[in-house]
Amino acid sequence: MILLQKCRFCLLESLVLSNYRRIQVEHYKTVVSQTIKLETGEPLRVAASPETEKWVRRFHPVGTPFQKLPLDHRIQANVKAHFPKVSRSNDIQEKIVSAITLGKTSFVVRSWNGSGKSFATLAAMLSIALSDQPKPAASYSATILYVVPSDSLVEQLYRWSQLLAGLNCPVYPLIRLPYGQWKHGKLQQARVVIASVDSLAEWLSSAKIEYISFLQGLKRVVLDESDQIIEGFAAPYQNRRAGPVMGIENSPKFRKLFFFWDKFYTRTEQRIRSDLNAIPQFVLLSATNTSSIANAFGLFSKHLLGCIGLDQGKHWWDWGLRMWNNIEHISLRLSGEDTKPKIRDVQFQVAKSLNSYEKAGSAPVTIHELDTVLKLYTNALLLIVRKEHKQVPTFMGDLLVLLPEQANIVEYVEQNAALYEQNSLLLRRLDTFNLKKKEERRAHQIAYVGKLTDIFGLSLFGLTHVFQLWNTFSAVVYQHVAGRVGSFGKKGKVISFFAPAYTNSADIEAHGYARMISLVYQKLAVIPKRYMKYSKPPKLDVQDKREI
Ligand SMILES: Nc1ncnc2c1ncn2[C@@H]1O[C@H](COP(=O)(O)OP(=O)(O)OP(=O)(O)O)[C@@H](O)[C@H]1O
Repeated sequence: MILLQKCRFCLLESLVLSNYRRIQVEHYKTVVSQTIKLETGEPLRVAASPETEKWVRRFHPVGTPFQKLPLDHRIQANVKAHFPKVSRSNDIQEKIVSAITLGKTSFVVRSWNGSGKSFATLAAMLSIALSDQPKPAASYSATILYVVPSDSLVEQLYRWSQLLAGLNCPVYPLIRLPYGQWKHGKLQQARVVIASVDSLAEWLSSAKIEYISFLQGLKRVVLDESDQIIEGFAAPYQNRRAGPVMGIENSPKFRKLFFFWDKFYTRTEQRIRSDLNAIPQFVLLSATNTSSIANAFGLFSKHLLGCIGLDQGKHWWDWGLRMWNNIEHISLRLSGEDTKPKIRDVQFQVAKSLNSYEKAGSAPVTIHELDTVLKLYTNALLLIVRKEHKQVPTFMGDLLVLLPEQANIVEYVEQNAALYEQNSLLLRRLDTFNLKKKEERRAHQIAYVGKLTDIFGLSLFGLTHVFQLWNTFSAVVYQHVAGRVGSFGKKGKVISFFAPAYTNSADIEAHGYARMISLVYQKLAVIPKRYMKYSKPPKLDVQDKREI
């Protein structure tokens, strides 16, 4: 019987590929789903449109080689030695490096996830730090501050810095140590401080005057994933799709961030009055920066503000995942018992815009029975990993397992580590796992587990699959999630699970979850090719065109 079913799958796949036999495929689908409760769907990839091909080309690495960019010779050599896959830059990277080297203008960068923004920015900043004069001993003042949303990203960028700058790396990663300690010896030697918003706020709020004076020596400040740091939308658009992720704005963390801004801007204002040359250059990076982020930042900044990257006007609808068409997107609807999930594809449908808009990161799905749902999702994930479902991974490296905001990661790991191990996967917490060690020890496949707030900007070496054990109807959030795989032509799959039986949402009842999911894909131009015969997108409402 199993053999027969396997034969059916092979036959099914070859049938799906041939359009002219579509009717037979439809018939076959029904038979298969009746027998083993599975259904096949068309894999969703980014569909091509001639109008935006020219934009896509700007992100291919065919520009000036890194060794010929205006970078310190140590950086040039180390890119070659330690990043063998990074040889030529792309258009965006070239522009970032020049703008940072010139240092005259603050600028906002908006280009697709995985297009090398952080890499180019870090290389340029380190280059400046390496060629700076030696700094006075015992000073807390660094010249470059690189702020990111999470400690895991600090760790990744620190690891890159060590490789790029080599011995005497001038970077201090501002991560909290146990018992609230800070390693100040090293900080005093650092020219570049890489910090997560939380650590920075906590460090500053320990209120030692010398820490605050740290802000005064800054010449350059990078806000990576800037739309997660700056609140871009004022009323009445605050519920649109950019802005800090769910929950943060009500938490003490967010208020701490304002503590930083207060201190920083008060001092900047003072300096602006006394010395115009002392205004630091700000670099705002994000795949989802919008004009409103630039506007919000413009309220603070007295600097000229430039823009590098995608234009949000004409090409707004293709700004999402158009860059690489090598990521496959799969939505699976789950039902049944938690240990024996039934899995079905959510079929794509052209959806008209909804009237309600979700804030970035908010999931209109309230999960009542979180434990049951997580078991259901986890078992479905393992079914796929074990190749017992048709979404069989033909390639599989490491996995990223994204948990809902309400879940407890420590408990999840405790309860499920053994189960993952039975399936040859090491389950590791993203927020505490040492990425460096992981890169060196590649004996096992790793399933990183984290929440949305841990994953922005992360580039995990060897990651091929993202499993979303939660729901989002925000296109911006989905884009950042999917952007963890597929950079520079690598293959990737993003698998999202939905369990309608455990959800409670008026929106879902009114609009249907399949349509809501389709709308997210559609916003990012992730749709089956057959819907893209025309070079224009399906028509959406007027409001939608203003901001995604
Ligand atoms: N020119 C290049 N050629 C090939 N690979 C590159 C190039 N530049 C960067 N990379 C690699 O691409 C990956 C993604 O880079 P990076 O994290 O800088 O992208 P990003 O645009 O900042 O992404 P995100 O928006 O998700 O933060 C990294 O692993 C990096 O080493």
